Amino acid sequence: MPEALAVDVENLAVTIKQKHILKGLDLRVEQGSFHGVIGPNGAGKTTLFDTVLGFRQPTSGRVSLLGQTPHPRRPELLARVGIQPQKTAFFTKTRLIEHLQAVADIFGASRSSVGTLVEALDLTAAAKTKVENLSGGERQRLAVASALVHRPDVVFLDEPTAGLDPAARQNLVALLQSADVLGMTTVYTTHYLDEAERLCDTVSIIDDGKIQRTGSPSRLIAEADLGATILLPAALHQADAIEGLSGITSVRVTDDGVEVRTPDTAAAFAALSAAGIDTGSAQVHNGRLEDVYLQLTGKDYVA
Ligand SMILES: Nc1ncnc2c1ncn2[C@@H]1O[C@H](COP(=O)(O)OP(=O)(O)OP(=O)(O)O)[C@@H](O)[C@H]1O
Repeated sequence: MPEALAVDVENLAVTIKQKHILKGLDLRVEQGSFHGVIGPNGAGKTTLFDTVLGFRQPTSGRVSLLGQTPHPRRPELLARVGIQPQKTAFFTKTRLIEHLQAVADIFGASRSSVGTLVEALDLTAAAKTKVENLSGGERQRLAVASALVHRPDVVFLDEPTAGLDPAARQNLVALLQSADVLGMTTVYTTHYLDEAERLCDTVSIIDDGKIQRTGSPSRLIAEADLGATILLPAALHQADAIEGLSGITSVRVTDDGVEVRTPDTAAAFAALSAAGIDTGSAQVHNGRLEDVYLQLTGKDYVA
């Protein structure tokens, strides 16, 4: 029978040194999906990964990874799982390409994806560099490549794009989006919420030791009922007339035009037109995942 879920966590509690880090957490990750776990620093994301991967024993609750209990660690799960932890150790004295070949060999996997990954992650120029001489960004990308090289069924990436320059980040995001990787289940953490919004099928927001919300980015945004912001570049001289119109909750004059907030875009446009406000070149901005996160956690995210 095929396993329905790649990760199934129920009522998980983890207490370390009398500190309650996870407090009855539930997480379900569908096979083949791209699942983001986002939350403030210290929320417990790494502890959750460690427990799901079997590095840490749950204090209580149930954890299932690819249909199996991951703790104590199971050799049969190793080849099916890829891991990019926040701090990665590499084999010393090996060149980048040799390192990836060695990882493939350890898992008894074909070396066929080594070249593709090196190219996709823009590591060709560094392929013959010893791992101890790689730059921070190159090491980060090698860590991701090492997690993917044996083509696991599920891959865990802990802040894979942290600390990369914009071009390297873009390349990595493109790789993660590529069809090759999409066959895998990906569970990842990030502090870049715009990236999570673009990449993830499903996002779980973790805070205070629990998952506070799970859903597709668009569903989380819709459920949060954030409303929209409308920028009216042509109405700068009409700001006073906009104040108090029905369906408009706030009015702000900016260098680019008058910015109004509304819970109902259609009603706002109807009220603006009826009052003779110039809505030419209006731009509508709907809520973002970042706004949902702020609403739920009360904390600004740090990218
Ligand atoms: N071995 C440990 N001993 C004591 N406290 C720990 C231990 N491991 C984790 N913690 C604490 O548990 C909390 C959760 O840590 P964790 O690393 O899981 O958070 P995180 O969400 O991954 O954070 P970040 O976004 O900063 O990486 C933190 O307050 C951390 O200090």
